[in-house]
Amino acid sequence: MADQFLGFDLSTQQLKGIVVGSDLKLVHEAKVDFDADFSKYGIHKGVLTNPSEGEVFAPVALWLEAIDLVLQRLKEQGADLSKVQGISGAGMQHGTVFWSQDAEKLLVGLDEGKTLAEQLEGGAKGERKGAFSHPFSPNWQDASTQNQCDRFDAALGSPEKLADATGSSAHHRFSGPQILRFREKYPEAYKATARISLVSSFFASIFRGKICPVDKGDVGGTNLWDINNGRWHKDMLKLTAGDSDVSDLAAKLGEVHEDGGHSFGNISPYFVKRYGFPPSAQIITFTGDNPSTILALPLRSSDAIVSLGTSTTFLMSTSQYKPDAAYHFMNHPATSGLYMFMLCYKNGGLAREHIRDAINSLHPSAAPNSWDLFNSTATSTPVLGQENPETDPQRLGLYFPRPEIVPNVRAGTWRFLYKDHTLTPVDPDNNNDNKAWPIPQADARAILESQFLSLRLRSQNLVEPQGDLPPQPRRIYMVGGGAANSAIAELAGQVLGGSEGVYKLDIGGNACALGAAYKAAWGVLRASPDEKFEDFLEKRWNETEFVKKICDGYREGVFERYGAALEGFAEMERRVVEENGDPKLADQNAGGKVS
Ligand SMILES: Nc1ncnc2c1ncn2[C@@H]1O[C@H](COP(=O)(O)OP(=O)(O)O)[C@@H](O)[C@H]1O
Ligand SMILES: O=C(CO)[C@@H](O)[C@H](O)COP(=O)(O)O
Repeated sequence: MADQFLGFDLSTQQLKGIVVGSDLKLVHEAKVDFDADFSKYGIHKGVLTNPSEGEVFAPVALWLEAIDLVLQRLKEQGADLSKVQGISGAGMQHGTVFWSQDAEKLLVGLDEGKTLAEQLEGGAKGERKGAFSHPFSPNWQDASTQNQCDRFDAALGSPEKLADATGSSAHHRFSGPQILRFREKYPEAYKATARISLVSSFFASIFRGKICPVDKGDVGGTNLWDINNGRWHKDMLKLTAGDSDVSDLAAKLGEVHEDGGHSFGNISPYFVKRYGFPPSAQIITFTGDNPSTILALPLRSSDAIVSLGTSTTFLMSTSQYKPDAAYHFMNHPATSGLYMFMLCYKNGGLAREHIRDAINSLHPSAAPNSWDLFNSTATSTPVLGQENPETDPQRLGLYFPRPEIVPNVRAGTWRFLYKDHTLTPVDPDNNNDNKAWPIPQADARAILESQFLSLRLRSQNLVEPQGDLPPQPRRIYMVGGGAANSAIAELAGQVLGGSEGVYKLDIGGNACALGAAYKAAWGVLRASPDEKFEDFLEKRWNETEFVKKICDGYREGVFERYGAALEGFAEMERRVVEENGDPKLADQNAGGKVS
């Protein structure tokens, strides 16, 4: 195939690269697993932590090494990179990279005989100047910015007003509060910072050999973008700049590019000489991992994507802008006038793994990391743990091994029995309670129900009736690592519905990288700047080859039982937040708010 397109996904634990042809079919894919390939950085699940301050961050040098390694792996697999006409990528959202004054000079003069890390990373103890004023990028799991979030939420009068203006109320991980904290904690490094990139624009800059603008979809994850007027929000910039010069901050952030298919120009000569890319290969705007995921398929307005990565995210594309402090709206990464609706939970894959491991530990013969027992336990447990729905209480739990965002609450596990509008806490050390809620067996179904009930609670005012069926998504698309698990998909369908069913992509394992590769293809091949991404995709989309139905969604009776369970679920969240959350955030995050 002559023309090929390369898409990347730089996520929490991995860097994935995939090559597609102009027919959008997968040609090659390769990945770098940060823990397995780069244990020398002392990372765990892709990140470093400083629990005393709630900090979670990743070494930028690790990502540089990962870029060289993933390209090497693609070549080892036989990818002919000389066929690549366009490159785009997705970066995990909200992370920031702080470039030094030397960055542009170093980027433009890269020597193909050396690695990226050798040339861009600063030497230890500062004996060699590098391209970064700070060696780490704050990670989306960071929870160190409560003080800054309070100031962001107060700046326009209330969290709701901030959400109206920027698409989201203040969140720990959002780049605005993160940059404010960085400036206050490391004033010298802030002063020495020439430019600030998001992970996506950092990544584009490496490939372009020049610092590239931030993308209009990804910028919605900063709390700094005035989404209604399409410009940096001057009050939020002022707050972030504090006693430093606000125009200097604006210059550090640079411009935001409005066209998701825009080409920043040709690929850096480093990649041409070292990996054999054609000098004409175009670098198309890189975006965030979630915006990129919605580009992996022709998503209609009533479809939903459930992304089961390290985080759980729930995504919809919509023309309605209905901001709320409990969730996020961002610009659609490709189509003007559309928005991406998003819910994001910190406790996704890792929380499920904890239950999986606890169940496996009861069975010495269970293969480590196998999901078989977790799955069979979850699917053989009755709906809401009720053998008899008339007489038994509902089992409702929250499983947050890390502090959670939705709702904003400290780390912990809470289990309740709900009957007659009353929540009774389950005491794991009490024998009677253990009979009503066997731990960890009953947790397998309860954690999945809990995660999907939370999504249903918060998205219910965005979905519409489907024919004669009650309001629900038309299709649920499962993506991310957890999409490989059919028991999880089964539970997603039971709780969330889906009039046409639950689907997964059948081309390649990674929707996010695929979305990036499609965007690269669109950017290079579109007939004119007016050709919409959706039209481009529809023309090449092969429904029967590209997606696969995993199971039914809506099941009459079951869907309604989960609908009725939302009352107890919202009540449980309210109570847990009241007893364990940040009081200022309790109201805005309690589940009952969204009805
Ligand atoms: N068969 C499976 N069943 C359930 N979860 C799985 C399965 N395979 C992988 N996962 C989960 O997928 C997660 C990684 O997903 P991925 O989308 O690759 O992560 P990220 O993009 O956050 O780096 C892991 O945390 C793991 O729990
Ligand atoms: O914080 C968010 C979205 O707001 C996360 O979705 C990150 O974007 C990381 O995603 P994964 O590594 O789990 O794919």
